[in-house]
Amino acid sequence: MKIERMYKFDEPIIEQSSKKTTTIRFDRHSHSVPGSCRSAGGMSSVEISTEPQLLSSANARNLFDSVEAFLFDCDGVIWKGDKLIDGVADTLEMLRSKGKKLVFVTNNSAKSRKQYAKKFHSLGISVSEDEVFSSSFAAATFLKVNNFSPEKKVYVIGESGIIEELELAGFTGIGGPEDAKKTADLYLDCSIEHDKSVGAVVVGLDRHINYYKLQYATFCLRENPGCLFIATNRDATGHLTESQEVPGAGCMVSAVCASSEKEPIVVGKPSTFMMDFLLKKFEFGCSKMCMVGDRLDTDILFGRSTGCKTLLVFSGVTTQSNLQDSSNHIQPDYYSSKMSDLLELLGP
Ligand SMILES: O=C(O)COP(=O)(O)O
Ligand SMILES: [Mg+2]
Repeated sequence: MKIERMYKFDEPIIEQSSKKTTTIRFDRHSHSVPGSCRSAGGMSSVEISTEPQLLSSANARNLFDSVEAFLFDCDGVIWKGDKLIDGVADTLEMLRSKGKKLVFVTNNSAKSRKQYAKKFHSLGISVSEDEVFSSSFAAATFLKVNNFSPEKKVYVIGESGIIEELELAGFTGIGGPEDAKKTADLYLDCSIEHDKSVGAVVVGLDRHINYYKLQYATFCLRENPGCLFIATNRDATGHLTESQEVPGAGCMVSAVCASSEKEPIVVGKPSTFMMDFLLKKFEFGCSKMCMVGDRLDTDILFGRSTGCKTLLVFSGVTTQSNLQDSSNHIQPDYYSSKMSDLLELLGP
């Protein structure tokens, strides 16, 4: 496979920190060499100050006045599994009524944008497909903007969201849900045939991951020349139900890293790939955006490294003691217990 022009984007890497500052190094990817999934080109770095402030009436007002768009993470901010977090609907309504733009930037690849819009509607919130930036969409779009050949197939470890987005982008996704029940004959020689026309493997959250899928993806990555390895995200955990924090896509991605001995291109947060689409959508820059998230190493790092304002909420996977832990070097501008504190502090 020959890829002529590969898209460039920045993958932020926390490099060094002191008490008051953190340096984020940008690893500028230029994936121009087929088969070489990570090749760093130019690099730059920024220092950011690290003194988060508790959201208060005064700074919430400043934040509100200074931003035109709120970027919301979903899992742990909007909902936990299929349950809305308290106050979310009213807060979104207030922000919309005051003319703020809203977008939803989720690393959960299980659904497509269309499926997410349906989920919002089923929870009584009106959100359109084009307000959703899911990592399933990012994976398909990454292939599209990089002129991935529609003649090639994409092997998926993931759920229907990735397959649907690939189809919408004009690609053929194989694997995923259709391989949920497949097994190699573990008692014979364990061998399987794999399709030599697979030019990319996309790995995301897959609640039906199995040995067959790992075997298939590994063969594609090791044996198909130039096969791309794309990860939707590397979140350690998430909330698929309200009650428990469960393993995220990161563990599926790590399994494939181990067996293929390759590192993926990550298209979800904290990679800045999705920001390019937000910048095209709005006529203003990142300094007029606020990323609201519950995870430091995805949401807050994404927001900080793109120059957005950032608000960390404790309604998801991060606690206040995680934030204050001396081993944490990623600090938001603001923190609060949940996103509806915005409504409480600003008023209706
Ligand atoms: O499910 C995940 O891994 C994370 O999803 P989120 O980005 O909406 O928090
Ligand atoms: Mg989250």
